[in-house]
Amino acid sequence: MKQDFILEFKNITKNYGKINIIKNLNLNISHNEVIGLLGVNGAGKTTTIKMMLGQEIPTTGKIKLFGKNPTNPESRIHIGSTPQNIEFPEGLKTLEIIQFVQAHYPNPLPIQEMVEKFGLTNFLELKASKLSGGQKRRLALALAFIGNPKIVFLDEPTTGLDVEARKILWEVIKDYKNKGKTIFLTTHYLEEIEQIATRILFLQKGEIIADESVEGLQKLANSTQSKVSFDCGTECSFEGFQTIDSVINKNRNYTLITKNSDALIYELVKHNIPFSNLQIKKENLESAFLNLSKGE
Ligand SMILES: Nc1ncnc2c1ncn2[C@@H]1O[C@H](COP(=O)(O)OP(=O)(O)OP(=O)(O)O)[C@@H](O)[C@H]1O
Repeated sequence: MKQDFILEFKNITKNYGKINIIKNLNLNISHNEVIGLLGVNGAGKTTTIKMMLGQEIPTTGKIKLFGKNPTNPESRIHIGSTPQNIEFPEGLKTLEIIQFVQAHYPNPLPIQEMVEKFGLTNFLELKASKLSGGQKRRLALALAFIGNPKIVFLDEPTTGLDVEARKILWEVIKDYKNKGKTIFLTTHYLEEIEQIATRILFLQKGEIIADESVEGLQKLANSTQSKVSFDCGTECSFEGFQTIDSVINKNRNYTLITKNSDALIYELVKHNIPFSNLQIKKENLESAFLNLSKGE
């Protein structure tokens, strides 16, 4: 049976002038996913989201949002979003902006629910342009969810949020996922979304270099490398070792890169290699991804 995808990217590229920003991106997004798009500054995260939202047109390839072009109002009725940079119209009060956005959706959430959730109750009569930076971000988040859309896009949603607001946002995302909805968000920090994401995409120079489920991520975490460092009294040879990926030798201080530090220590002992000042450092998932992004 053909799967019913919310969003499909087929062979998408995006150039700005002569510069190629996104390279042949293929991606399918389903209902009931929390997807984190990670990547360093300039990797192409915002460009990708903008194409999903129909705000940027791909140079080549085809995007389908609910089976239609993302610029089609019939598909846009199912989406909510916050931009990375938020500016609200000068004259409108917070409540007026919420009412305005809410009115665009056929089956929105109650205003009071979102207002209370994001701590905006006391600011409804204030001009939105006068809100503090963090309050503006809270308002933008409330607006992304107020329409009760099928998918919410959040571009770096935690930027400028205090600890409490971050906690609220994660709760809102969890509740939303439990309703069968999809959230697509960008971030620089894996640790931030490890707990809530069901899928992680890692974008490097416009290419998806990892597309992993949580289980896949865990496997990746288990296969990440460790650095085993020690001093060796003499020049050491590691010929015949099964467990070493690479060796760094700095004046007889050796760093061995391995996926299995226990087995490596066993091999050191078995081969009578003298070692002192032993240090073992396991690479965490975040640095594994960062190494990927550096092409290491
Ligand atoms: N309108 C534009 N014209 C020309 N170049 C652009 C335009 N928009 C983005 N770029 C370039 O495309 C590249 C990707 O930008 P993008 O904003 O998608 O990255 P990002 O991964 O979201 O980065 P960040 O983490 O810094 O927000 C950058 O090199 C940027 O300078």
